[in-house]
Amino acid sequence: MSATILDVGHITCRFGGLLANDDISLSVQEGEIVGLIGPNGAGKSTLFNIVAGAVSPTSGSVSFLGRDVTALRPSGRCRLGLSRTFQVMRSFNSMNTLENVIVGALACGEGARQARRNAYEVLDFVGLTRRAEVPASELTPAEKRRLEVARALATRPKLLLLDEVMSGLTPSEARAGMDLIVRIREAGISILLVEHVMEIVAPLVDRAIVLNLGRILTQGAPADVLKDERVVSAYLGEEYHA
Ligand SMILES: Nc1ncnc2c1ncn2[C@@H]1O[C@H](COP(=O)(O)OP(=O)(O)OP(=O)(O)O)[C@@H](O)[C@H]1O
Repeated sequence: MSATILDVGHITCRFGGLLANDDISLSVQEGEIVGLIGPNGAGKSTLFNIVAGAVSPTSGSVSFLGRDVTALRPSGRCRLGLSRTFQVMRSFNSMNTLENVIVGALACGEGARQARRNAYEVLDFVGLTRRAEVPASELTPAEKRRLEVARALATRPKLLLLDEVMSGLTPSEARAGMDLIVRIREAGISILLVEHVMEIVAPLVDRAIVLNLGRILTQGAPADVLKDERVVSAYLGEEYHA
């Protein structure tokens, strides 16, 4: 049986009077791809940011590899092997593609020479080698998404948090993105992803967790979740049902 890599325990997050996350508990096992889905405002981004360390919960805990990281900053979590992408690309536009990935490698404490070697390997892995010298600002939207993933991979994560890396891509770009995610898992990295598009989540994830109104509505194998009447009415809508 695989070990638990991430354990989220009874997370509650209030923004003033608004309950964005209401007593959420979930776990990710080593080697798993888990998808966090749900309608707008369900609390996905809040939970994602709490796991990454960007938002502090009102109460509850986050454990990574058996260690309580609730009070640890994002940089500290990153050094332990918990890395994230951003929905809006955070890359440095004045730097080229390679340099952006080197920044990721340096962030996890590698020396300059090792960081450069690591960055070349990661660029090869995500298929951006021939764009290494191009300024990040000149990459296509799909390439920018790959660069975001590359920067996170350069920190040598054990668990990768992917924030809507597929949104806005063409169907063929999305298929290539899905292939990349599968290869990341094959490389031994567990994945927790937030996505809106069910067509992307369903074939990719081992387990889908559906949030609604700040709580877990249901979770399970995508095929079972898609059949769940509560998911259809809260999220997918009658159109999907038909
Ligand atoms: N920093 C904040 N301050 C105040 N309210 C917030 C903050 N962040 C999120 N919220 C509110 O918390 C609720 C949950 O938002 P969240 O962004 O987590 O949902 P989501 O499922 O990610 O939605 P979307 O799919 O639209 O991104 C929303 O009502 C949102 O307006």
